[in-house]
Amino acid sequence: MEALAVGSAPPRPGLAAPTRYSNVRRPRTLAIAAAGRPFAAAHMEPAAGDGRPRPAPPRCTSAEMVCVGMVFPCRALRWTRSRRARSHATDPAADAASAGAPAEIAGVDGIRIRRRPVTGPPVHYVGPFQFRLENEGNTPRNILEKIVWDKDVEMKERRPLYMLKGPLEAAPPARDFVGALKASYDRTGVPALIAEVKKASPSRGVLREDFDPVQIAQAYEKNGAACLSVLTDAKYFQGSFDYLEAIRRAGVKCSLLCKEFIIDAWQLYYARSKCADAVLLIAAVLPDRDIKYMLKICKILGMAALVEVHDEREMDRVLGIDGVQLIGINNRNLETFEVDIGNTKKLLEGERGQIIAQNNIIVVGESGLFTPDHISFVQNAGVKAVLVGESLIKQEDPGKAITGLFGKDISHASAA
Ligand SMILES: O=P(O)(O)OC[C@@H](O)[C@@H](O)c1c[nH]c2ccccc12
Repeated sequence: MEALAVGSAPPRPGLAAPTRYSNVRRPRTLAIAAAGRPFAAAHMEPAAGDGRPRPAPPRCTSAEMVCVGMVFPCRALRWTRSRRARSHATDPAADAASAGAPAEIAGVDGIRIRRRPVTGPPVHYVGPFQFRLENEGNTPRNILEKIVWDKDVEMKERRPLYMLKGPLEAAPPARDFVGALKASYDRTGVPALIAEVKKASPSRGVLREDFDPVQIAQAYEKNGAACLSVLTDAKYFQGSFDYLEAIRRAGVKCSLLCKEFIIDAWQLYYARSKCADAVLLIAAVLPDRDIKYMLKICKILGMAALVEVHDEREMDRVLGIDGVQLIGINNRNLETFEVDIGNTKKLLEGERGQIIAQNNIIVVGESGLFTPDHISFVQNAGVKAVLVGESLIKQEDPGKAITGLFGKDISHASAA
């Protein structure tokens, strides 16, 4: 029988003294807390050679308590493992397992966003109580990770791939997204506009109450947008794949980017079946091998891929992948939501800019662009296209807002 010792937390006024449990049947871990004020917590490993239980590296960040079928979510201690404990770990798999985290979910292959662990939070029993312990390994660390984990769950409800055959065949042929950007840049001499059809976002909430995707798309097209980006994620952006289809079927000619969190090749086929001409591949989410594989599928389907990067490391990874024609530099940190348009400049300086020019890659400046000065700033940094949502969609007339954004009417502008 495993012993469980309940660690002593520093005394806190108004809280009961820690309860001491012993001889409890199955528990190896216990963390109980009330309203963010932990009063007793310990995480013990089975007895070592000397017969005495040794404390496990504590990694618990929060816990959920289940009592006779009821669940009480509660926050618990935030512990981080000491560097010393990390450097002493000899077997990473065993180390991760001891902390309740499957080894493979750690960020690997240069991706910062981990995949959802298949097991979910482990359940622990203490007498009549059942605890679901959330720890670093089974809790999303930031909003992007949360979105991606939810997407993974959403994927489980998808139709089998073969059922997309009919809709894929019925979809109108894909349009040339990259060609449209180039043509617009050549014609106007300013970065080609990818105008975004987005109702809401996790960082800004609802951007536009009266939201008619088709009307907005038509207004963007009329006022000089080269391409459109359509949010399809429902949970966090109130988007829909049906918007893509509705916009195309309404006769809008601009090429359409499916703005989705792509984690699985199935989504590429689905996007195409819903009339997408291009998709977004986020380097923070996808390992290089997935990007390469998805690029091949995009090519077969006739779609372009906008590969999005946030920092130098991701840029270097993507520059090492053959066949990338479009790179988006997101000025918004998707983990913290902070926007800094200087990011575009930073990532295009020096050798990186040269490689991009040599390979004829089109760079898209993404997020946080509100004024003609912002557009000039990213153009001077080297972008040939911009992706703009908020500053257009929030205006009463999103179409007319394009003229304000560029400081001129780009619908008839010529480079001369
Ligand atoms: O609304 P903004 O700040 O103009 O940003 C548009 C676009 O760049 C942003 O929506 C975006 C860029 N990359 C993404 C990835 C997922 C969802 C959204 C995005």
